Amino acid sequence: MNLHRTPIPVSKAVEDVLNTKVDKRVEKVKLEQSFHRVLAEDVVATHPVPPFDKSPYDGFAFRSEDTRNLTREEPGQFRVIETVPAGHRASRAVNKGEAIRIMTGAEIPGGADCVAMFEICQPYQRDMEEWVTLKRPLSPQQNIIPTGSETKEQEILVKKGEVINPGIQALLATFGYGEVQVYVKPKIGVFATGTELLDVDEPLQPGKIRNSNAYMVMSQIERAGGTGIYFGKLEDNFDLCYQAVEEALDQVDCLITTGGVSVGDYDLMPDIYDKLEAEVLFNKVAMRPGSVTTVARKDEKLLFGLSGNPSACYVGFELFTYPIIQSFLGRSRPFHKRVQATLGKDFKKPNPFTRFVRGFISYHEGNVYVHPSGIDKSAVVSSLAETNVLIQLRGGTRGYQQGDVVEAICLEEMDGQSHF
Ligand SMILES: Nc1nc2c(c(=O)[nH]1)N[C@H]1C(S)=C(S)[C@@H](COP(=O)(O)OP(=O)(O)OC[C@H]3O[C@@H](n4cnc5c(N)ncnc54)[C@H](O)[C@@H]3O)O[C@H]1N2
Ligand code: MOO
Repeated sequence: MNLHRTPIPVSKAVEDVLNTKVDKRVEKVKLEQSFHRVLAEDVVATHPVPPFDKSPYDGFAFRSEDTRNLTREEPGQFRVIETVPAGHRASRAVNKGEAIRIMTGAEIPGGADCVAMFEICQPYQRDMEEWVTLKRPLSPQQNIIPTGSETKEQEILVKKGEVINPGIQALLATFGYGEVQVYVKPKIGVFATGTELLDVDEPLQPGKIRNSNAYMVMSQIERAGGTGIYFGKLEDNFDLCYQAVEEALDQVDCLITTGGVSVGDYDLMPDIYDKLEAEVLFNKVAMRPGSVTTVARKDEKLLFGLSGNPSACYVGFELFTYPIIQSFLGRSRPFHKRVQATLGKDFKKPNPFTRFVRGFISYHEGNVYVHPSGIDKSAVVSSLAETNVLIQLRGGTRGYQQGDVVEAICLEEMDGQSHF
């Protein structure tokens, strides 16, 4: 075992990972199953919106020229010839002295060029016929939403590469995309390694701990938009591990292992990469936690050797695995959003290397704050529960103080604890 490893900067490590060719595949899914998937086609307006001149109000449609001189003192009396609910078309055009009762969303009848809301009209019955009084003039096009005023036909409304949100779903539905082309979620295999690991339903035993990384990483994969395939936990046995990793690699786009990447006697991953003849991109990153994070590549498939320590494993995933999942998903910018924020409490530790402190975000009086959560140790799992940002502290700095401006990586979009 070569104990000497050369650390590389985080930015170089990310670059190395992203230099891998990714096989972006597309598939069609039903619109109702497309939420949170990534568009692999532009959303194009297949017709103008609205597709017809329509009424924004419940009211009466008139010819504006008939209303030109109306006043409170000299109102106009109009014969109501028909009622048009939304979804229906008037059977007749409005002629001089006539009006049509119209509902919100209904097509403007021929002849009419303006609408007055019910609130300013006085309908009445005369000789078994419906009439309406109007006491003010209306201008041409008043209260009409013209055809194509929102969107022109053939307009590109959303570019491929965007994550489908509720608004995009509404657009897709508007334009008749019953099925939508999205990028296939990459399959990310997961192994947890370590003889000390127990399954979640096993009672605690001396020297053993329950396997928490597998659940954590599977959720991180899902949150990132990938499909996690859990292959189980592996004991620290070289032949067993090698065989399992080699077989799993065939079934996935990338493979994550947790644990066994450091320099301990039972840290088997370096020898497994060796035997696989995988190219090790890096095995030491100038950062805390997760300095042992190792990434190797075998036939354009990436093997992420994440640390066994839960916090280090978590950070390693978000920095290195997350962006490659985004690349598979056709995202143009494969990184998490970053915000500038004010540190909500002191962080006293010195930072010889870039540090990613698990924390959470809050907002108060227009300011964004980030707060380190729980114990800042790579072996800790408890600080992860409330984590939704990674606070990035520069290497070569001493402690940071409450009030310092820092950069934070947002792990959950728009999530936060409101302190109003
Ligand atoms: N001599 C040195 N020792 C260590 C170094 C070093 O540079 N020289 N680096 C330390 C750092 S930093 C880290 S981080 C750890 C990384 O170790 P490994 O990634 O090889 O992980 P393991 O040794 O297998 O496990 C570490 C720790 O995590 C627990 N673990 C493992 N898997 C799970 C799981 N699925 N769920 C929950 N917890 C897990 C494991 O029991 C260990 O306690 O190495 C340092 N040592
Ligand atoms: O890789 Mo370790 O997480 O720096 O403690």
